[in-house]
Amino acid sequence: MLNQVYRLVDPRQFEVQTVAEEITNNDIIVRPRFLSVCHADTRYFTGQRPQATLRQKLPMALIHEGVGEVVKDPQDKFKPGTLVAMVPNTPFETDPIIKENYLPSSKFRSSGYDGFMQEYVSLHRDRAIVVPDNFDHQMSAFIEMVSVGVHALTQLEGVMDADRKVIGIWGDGNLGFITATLVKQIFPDSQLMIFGRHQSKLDYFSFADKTYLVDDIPNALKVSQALECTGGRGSESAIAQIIQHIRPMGTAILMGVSEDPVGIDTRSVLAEGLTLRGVSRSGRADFQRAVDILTDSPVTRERLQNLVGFTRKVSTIQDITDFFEGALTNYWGKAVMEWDV
Ligand SMILES: NC(=O)C1=CN([C@@H]2O[C@H](COP(=O)(O)OP(=O)(O)OC[C@H]3O[C@@H](n4cnc5c(N)ncnc54)[C@H](OP(=O)(O)O)[C@@H]3O)[C@@H](O)[C@H]2O)C=CC1
Ligand SMILES: O=C(CO)[C@H](O)[C@H](O)COP(=O)(O)O
Ligand SMILES: [Zn+2]
Repeated sequence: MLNQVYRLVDPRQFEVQTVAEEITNNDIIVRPRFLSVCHADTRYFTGQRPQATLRQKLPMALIHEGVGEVVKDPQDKFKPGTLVAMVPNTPFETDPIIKENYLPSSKFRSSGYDGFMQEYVSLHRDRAIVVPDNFDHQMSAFIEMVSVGVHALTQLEGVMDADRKVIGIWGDGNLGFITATLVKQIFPDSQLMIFGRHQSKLDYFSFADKTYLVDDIPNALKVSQALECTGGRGSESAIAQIIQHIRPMGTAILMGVSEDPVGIDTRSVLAEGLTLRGVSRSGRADFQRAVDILTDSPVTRERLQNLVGFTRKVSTIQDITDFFEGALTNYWGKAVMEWDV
C-alpha cells in the first residue's frame, strides 16, 4: 500500500511523505478521524527534546492519541466503518513479568516510530479497540490518555497498602483531570483531593472532595496514596510535597515527564518507607478497561467531554501547523483535531 504520512521533519515543520507499506493478513487498515495532542507531541513540535533525540527520531509522524474508522480487514472481522481506538504501543514479544509498555523491544508511535498523522494507519488487529456508538468522538480521541490513567491506578491497586482513605492527585491539567475522574470509579469510597497551581483549573474538578492550591496546603493534611501528574520542573516540587503530605508506607505513582532529572528527598522516602512507582504509557488491557469504565459510567464520559478544549478540522499542512500552534496557547483541556486530509 502507498500511504501519505504527515511527518515532522524539523521543529514546527511538517512534510507529507509517500511511504510503501506491506500489509499482512494480521493487519487492519484504519482511516484516522479524530486525533488528540499529548505533551510529548508538543515537545517534538517545539523542539524541546535534546538535539540528539530530535536527530534520532525525526522525521516522524506525531500523535499517539486517536480514533479512526476501519477501512479494510483482510479477515473480515472488523466491519468497514467501525470506530476504533488505536493502541500506539506495538509489542513484538510477550513476557511473563514485564508489561508490553515497558518492553524495550516494543515500538511506541510518535516516539521514534510514525504516529497517527497518516492518510491510513496499518495496525496489528489486536491494536484496535472498538468504541461504542454512543461515545462522543472528540472525547474518544483521547482514550489513550484515559488508558494511561487506568494503567496508573491499576498499578496503584497492585502496589499500595490497605489504606484507601484519601487519594491525592498533584497536577490540575489534563492528566490530573482524567486520573481524578477514574479515581471516582476505581476507588469510589476514597476521598479525592486535588493539588494544583491554578484556582480556575481546580474549579473544573467539581466532583473532587477537596481541592487545594499548592501554596496553601494545611501543614497537618495527609493523603494515603498519591499520584503525580505535573511534569517538567513542576515534578520536583510536586514530589517534594507528596513526600511531605503522604502517610508513612504510602505509594506515590509518578507520571509527569521531565526533560531534566529532578531532585528527590530520598532520606524522607527511606525514613517513611515510601514506594515511588514510575508509570509510562499503557497496553491493550488498559485500553479495554478504559473503554469498559466509560461504557459503564455515563457520568465519567460527561466529565471527560468537558475536557475537550480546542478543536478544529485540518485538511492541509498549514492547517496542521496552525492547529499545533493553537494547542500550545490553549489554557484548559485537550486539543482535538478532526483529521480530514
Ligand atoms: N506517564 C505517561 O504515560 C504520561 C505522561 N504525561 C505527562 O504528564 C505531564 C502532565 O500532562 P498534562 O496533564 O497533559 O499537562 P498539563 O499542562 O495539562 O497539566 C499539568 C498541570 O500541572 C500543574 N503543575 C505544575 N507543577 C505543579 C505542582 N508542583 N503541583 C501541582 N500542579 C502543578 C501545571 O501548572 P503550570 O502550567 O502553571 O505549570 C498544569 O496546570 C506531562 O509531563 C506529560 O508529558 C502525559 C501523558 C501520559
Ligand atoms: O505521553 C506518553 C504516553 O501517552 C508518554 O509520556 C510518551 O510516550 C513519552 O514519550 P517520549 O519519550 O517520546 O517523550
Ligand atoms: Zn501521551
